Amino acid sequence: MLEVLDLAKSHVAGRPLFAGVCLRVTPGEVVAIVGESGSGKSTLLNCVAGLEPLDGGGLRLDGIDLTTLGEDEFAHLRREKYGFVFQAFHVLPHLTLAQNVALPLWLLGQSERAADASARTMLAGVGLAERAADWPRTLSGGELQRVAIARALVHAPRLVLADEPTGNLDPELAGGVLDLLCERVREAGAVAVIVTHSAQAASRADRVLRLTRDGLVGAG
Ligand SMILES: Nc1ncnc2c1ncn2[C@@H]1O[C@H](COP(=O)(O)OP(=O)(O)OP(=O)(O)O)[C@@H](O)[C@H]1O
Repeated sequence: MLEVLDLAKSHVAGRPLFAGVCLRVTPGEVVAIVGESGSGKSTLLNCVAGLEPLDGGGLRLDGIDLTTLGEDEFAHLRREKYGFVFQAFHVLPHLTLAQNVALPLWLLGQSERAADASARTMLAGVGLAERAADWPRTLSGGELQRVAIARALVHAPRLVLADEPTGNLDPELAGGVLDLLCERVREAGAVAVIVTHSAQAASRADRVLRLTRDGLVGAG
């Protein structure tokens, strides 16, 4: 379970981007966050990921108080418990698809053989079993998004953070990719927070919240 309590953040001292952000996401739940461009949605995800300092507020994941963790402890927890579908963490061009998906497991110290087996199972789950040995440059945009999702989920994270996970995909492909992401999160009893501009993406979530300067409010 993810619990965010009264989170506040400003990039420039004295100019709060948002304050009073409260959010509780229970196991198996997918929450979408929408809001105007520049309202701070990506910043909020970065704060939850421990990639940006908070001005104030509480953060707990499965009962662990994240605000008390040192940088190294948070980095370790992030590797183990977080899955990211961020543009900045895109599929790496110099690794095969299986290697890309195995990467989070290598970082957690799994043997190459065990990681490869899990990566292939995940690739099969996203319909790319035959492509495991291929290079990313030979895949379509939709296929690459599916690889990114396989990689985000391969280590069974407790929390999946996705920032515009279907970015430039056409609506049909985007729908398939999102269904896959939501299905896997629900099956695993994990939680997901998806930031998106897309009404279609938001409609897949169990709840849609809008980020305002004063916190998260229900959005339709
Ligand atoms: N590291 C930073 N330093 C200073 N300002 C920043 C930094 N990162 C983001 N900002 C500013 O904070 C505001 C919120 O940015 P953020 O990317 O979180 O918004 P967003 O809601 O995700 O926007 P969009 O929907 O356009 O992607 C913007 O005005 C942005 O310019």
